[in-house]
Amino acid sequence: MVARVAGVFDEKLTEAIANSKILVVGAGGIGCEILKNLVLTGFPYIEIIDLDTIDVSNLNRQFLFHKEHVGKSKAQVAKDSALSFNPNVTIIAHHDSVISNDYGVSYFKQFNIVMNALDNRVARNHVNRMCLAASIPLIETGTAGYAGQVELIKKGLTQCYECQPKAPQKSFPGCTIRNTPSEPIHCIVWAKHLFNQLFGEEDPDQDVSPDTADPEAAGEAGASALNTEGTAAGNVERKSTRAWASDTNYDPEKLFSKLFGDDIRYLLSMENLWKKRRPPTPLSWDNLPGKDSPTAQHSGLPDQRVWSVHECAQVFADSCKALQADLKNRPEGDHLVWDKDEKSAMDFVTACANIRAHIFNIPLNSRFEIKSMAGNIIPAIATANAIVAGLAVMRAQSLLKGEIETCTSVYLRPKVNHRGQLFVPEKTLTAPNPKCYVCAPKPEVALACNLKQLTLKDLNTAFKEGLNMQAPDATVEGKGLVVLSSEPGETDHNNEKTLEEIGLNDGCALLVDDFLQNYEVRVRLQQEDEEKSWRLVTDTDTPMPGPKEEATANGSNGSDEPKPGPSRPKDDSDSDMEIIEEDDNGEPAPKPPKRRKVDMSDEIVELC
Ligand SMILES: Nc1ncnc2c1ncn2[C@@H]1O[C@H](COP(=O)(O)OP(=O)(O)OP(=O)(O)O)[C@@H](O)[C@H]1O
Ligand SMILES: [Zn+2]
Repeated sequence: MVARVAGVFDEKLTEAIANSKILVVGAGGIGCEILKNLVLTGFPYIEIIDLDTIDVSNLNRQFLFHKEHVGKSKAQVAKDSALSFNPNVTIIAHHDSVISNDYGVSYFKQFNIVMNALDNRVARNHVNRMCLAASIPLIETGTAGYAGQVELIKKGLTQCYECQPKAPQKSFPGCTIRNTPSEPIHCIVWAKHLFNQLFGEEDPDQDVSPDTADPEAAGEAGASALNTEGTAAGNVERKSTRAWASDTNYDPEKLFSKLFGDDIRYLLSMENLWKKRRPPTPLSWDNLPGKDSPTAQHSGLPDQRVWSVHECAQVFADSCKALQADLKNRPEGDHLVWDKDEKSAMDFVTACANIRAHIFNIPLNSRFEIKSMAGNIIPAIATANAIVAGLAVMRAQSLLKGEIETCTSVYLRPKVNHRGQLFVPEKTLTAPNPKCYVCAPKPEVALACNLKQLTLKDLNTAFKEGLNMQAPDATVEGKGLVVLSSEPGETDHNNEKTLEEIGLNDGCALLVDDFLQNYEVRVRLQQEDEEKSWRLVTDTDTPMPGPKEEATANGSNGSDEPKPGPSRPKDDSDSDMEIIEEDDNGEPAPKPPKRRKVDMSDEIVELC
């Protein structure tokens, strides 16, 4: 291996490598490349953590995996394949989430360097905090298509992963999705919401029925249509879509007639909407376009040609039945999670999105194109992963040599800049943000909420979703009174009480900590009568996203976040690297850097 070949590295580095212990988090596109580089360089001790199993779609770029490995643990197979290049390495594989109690601060402390090769914000935030708590250098990596980035995070010396507020994620107004779609993506989002309404986790913000509260339709919304009462929120009061579908035994024809016939006629009755738009055309099951052009006459791969509306209806019927059967086989109360790689789930969304697109005179797309839009896929480029992994391991070598000041962030550009650079390094390390609510010496943040309405349960959610804590505990500053405990049962009896009812007032400060992350933050409560839920406000006055603005990540299917455990929802924020933009001279922008979030999490719908 390279480190053992005399003269390749100087003595100091050779020795440092020989004594090093490295943790790699994630064995996906970048993780496989990093592991290969470490093993071939001669790093003697590596641990690798990944919660996922190998999917067919990984094989084109995650070269440590082959066809026969599909369904097996990524971490374990990555280890076995890497050992075949160099059996003299100790590799410990963990098929697990890094967000598990098993990997506490003392676990992190045993490593010289941690290398992140993750694909979602929650896991990145968590490793960021663990490395800050353990004071271990973290090399953070990411790619998005042809672009990429490697950055060093070291407590007190550089910015941490959470030093800059993250941009809110892509969103579409709810009324566009429900009433007036004009682009294929609007129909795809609607179809994914329909999937959740029928088979997944029901979310009131993902209603697929006509929205009578649409300001554009104001005054006479649906007045001349079905004589149905509207709720205060403007939604048509009916039985839940799931309950209704279940009553019909998921009869595809009945579902079709309601979704693509009755609901469209209802929309047509909201006349204001169509004064300046082409009105939609309701469909009838017995008379669908494309019925007379047999499938056999079409050529090309089924995924890459656009299905006729008639074919879409057939696929709709078949996938509905398959998904209903899948749901039936699960325990009472369980639900399906939309996954672009699950055949029936993807077929269902393709068919529904295209049928709706036809109704609204929007171009139809192939299953392949819809998959890429529905999964928020920016194609992963194997070369970009390999370059970023190479840069990351070079940074690891510099760290081991003690040349930390040379470990500046490096950006891989999709094309060369006017200086002919493809790799643009920062000139210096980026200093921490003194107001960062994670890595500042005394982290602080304000929580804007209506204390008269926010319950203790909501507060717990705010700490988990807003502050990315796993198991928050909160006490009143100065009084030591326990408001929220992560020990089951200790404060649960107060869950439904409002913050006011448990004696918390405007300006009151809570000390909130997460034992696993070894992280404590002072949270000042800020009364806002208008606030419907909660919103974090940092000291820099940059509003932090509240629950409606930011994806409850990787979560992407409503919940993009990977959950601890050996499997995770697939449709999550597939990658969420950040790219620091250059200034006009092709230099990295002056500090603090402007950050553009490249986020592929699931869309969030804003209600209009
Ligand atoms: N909490 C976590 N703990 C451990 N590993 C994680 C965690 N969250 C994500 N990962 C892993 O990080 C890796 C990221 O790799 P990559 O970005 O190539 O994603 P992928 O899932 O392999 O590919 P794709 O999303 O394109 O299908 C994945 O293997 C994923 O399982
Ligand atoms: Zn920070």
